[in-house]
Amino acid sequence: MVSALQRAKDLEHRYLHELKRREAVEEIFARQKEEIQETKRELDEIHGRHTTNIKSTIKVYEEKLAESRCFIQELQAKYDKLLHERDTALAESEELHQKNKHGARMTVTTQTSDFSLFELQQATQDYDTALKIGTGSFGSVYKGFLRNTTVAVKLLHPQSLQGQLEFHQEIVFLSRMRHPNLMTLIGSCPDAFGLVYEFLPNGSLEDQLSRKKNMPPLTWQMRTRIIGEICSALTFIHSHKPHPVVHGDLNPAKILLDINFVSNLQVSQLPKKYSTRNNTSGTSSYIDPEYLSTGELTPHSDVYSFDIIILRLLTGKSPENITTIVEDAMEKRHLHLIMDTSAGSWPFVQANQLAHLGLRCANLSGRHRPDLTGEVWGLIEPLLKAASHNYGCRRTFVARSDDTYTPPYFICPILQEVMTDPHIAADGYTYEADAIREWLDGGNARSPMTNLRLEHRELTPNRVLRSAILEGRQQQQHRR
Ligand SMILES: Nc1ncnc2c1ncn2[C@@H]1O[C@H](COP(=O)(O)OP(=O)(O)OP(=O)(O)O)[C@@H](O)[C@H]1O
Repeated sequence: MVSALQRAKDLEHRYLHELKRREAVEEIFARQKEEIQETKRELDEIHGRHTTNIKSTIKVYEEKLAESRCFIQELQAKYDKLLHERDTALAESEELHQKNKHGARMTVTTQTSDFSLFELQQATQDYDTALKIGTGSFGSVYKGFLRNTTVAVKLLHPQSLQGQLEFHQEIVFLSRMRHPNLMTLIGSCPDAFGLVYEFLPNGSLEDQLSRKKNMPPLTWQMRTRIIGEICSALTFIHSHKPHPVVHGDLNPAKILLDINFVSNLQVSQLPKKYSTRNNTSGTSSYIDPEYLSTGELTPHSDVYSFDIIILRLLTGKSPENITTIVEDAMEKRHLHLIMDTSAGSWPFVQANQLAHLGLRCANLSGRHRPDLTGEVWGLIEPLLKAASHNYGCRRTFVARSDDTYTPPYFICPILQEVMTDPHIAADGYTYEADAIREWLDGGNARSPMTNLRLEHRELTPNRVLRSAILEGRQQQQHRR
């Protein structure tokens, strides 16, 4: 019984103990539940906050995206417009190109003749070597007889050209170069890359100066005229519109002489083939040193080459160091010692002026070389007149036979004729009144004798000389 009671007590005790434990566990559980709910609330709150943030960020980005879409659409529209404009421009350019090509062909056909391959073969007797005049860098030149005209046929090496287009461009260029002192293109033969020129029977100025085939020397009057002609041709090409044409390879081999020894400058727009080394003809001496250092070809470069030609015509010397030789002679007043006497007796005034002109054109800086149209032509024009007065006559400072002796001071330095109305100018020299007036009216401010600036334009009659000339004339008439 006791033990049963005891067991019941134990059980009750255990029950109470278990109950307490359960209550404790339930309390813990309730606390944890509360904590969980608290955490859940906090999480819900955080979640709610984040969601709002994310939503507003998304909204911002959506707005930005919408803006970008608009921008992209605008860009696309602009791009489409540009594409359209480009296509239209390309189509127009192609159309223009076609028109130009057609135009160029028209120019060629309207300004020069087209010759067939057969005609060229016939004209040159099938390119007979006996008719070959010479060979240059771009091809060979033959003498020919075409449509009852003596012509020079230049056959260009196809490999020296970039095809038909370059050949056509050269013809268009040459057909525009019309001037009495430029070599005339008569026509062309595209099938043979042939250019047909007027035939120039007196060879080149180089042939003349080097006295090839024992040709008689050119007189000083002819040389003065050639200088004038080259100046005129250069002025013409330099004033070509829309862009000036620069010869770029001016030398006496490029100046051909017709039956009357009138000069014809050969021009081309094909690339120049200079050789400054191993150049036996000395053409490198004509190349502008400024061009050699800068690589820039300008009309001033032609003025430099023109200068070397002037000095060469004056002295007949080789082009190498010619400026130094002339400069030196001018300084020592020995110009007469280096003049080419085979040209006849150069009148001192002309020679002196040409030498001065040549040296100024040879200035190493292109900018300081004189201008062809104004200054150079202003000097050359009166020289031409003086040379034409003397053309064919042999009147010089030198005395002739005794009975026709004329004192040199009776002769006008400009006209090279005995004066009738001698006048003294500001330089102290006496000239024929009309000649020195014409000189001054032509815009010349320098002395024809000294090339120094004239202090004034006043002329004083030289009465003593005038009566001496009259007396001399009367004495000559008595003697006859
Ligand atoms: N129209 C012409 N009449 C007479 N001879 C000519 C004519 N054209 C050129 N010649 C001569 O034919 C030869 C060859 O001339 P071409 O023009 O082919 O070359 P180049 O001027 O001598 O040299 P490059 O072209 O190499 O500078 C030269 O002796 C030249 O004087």
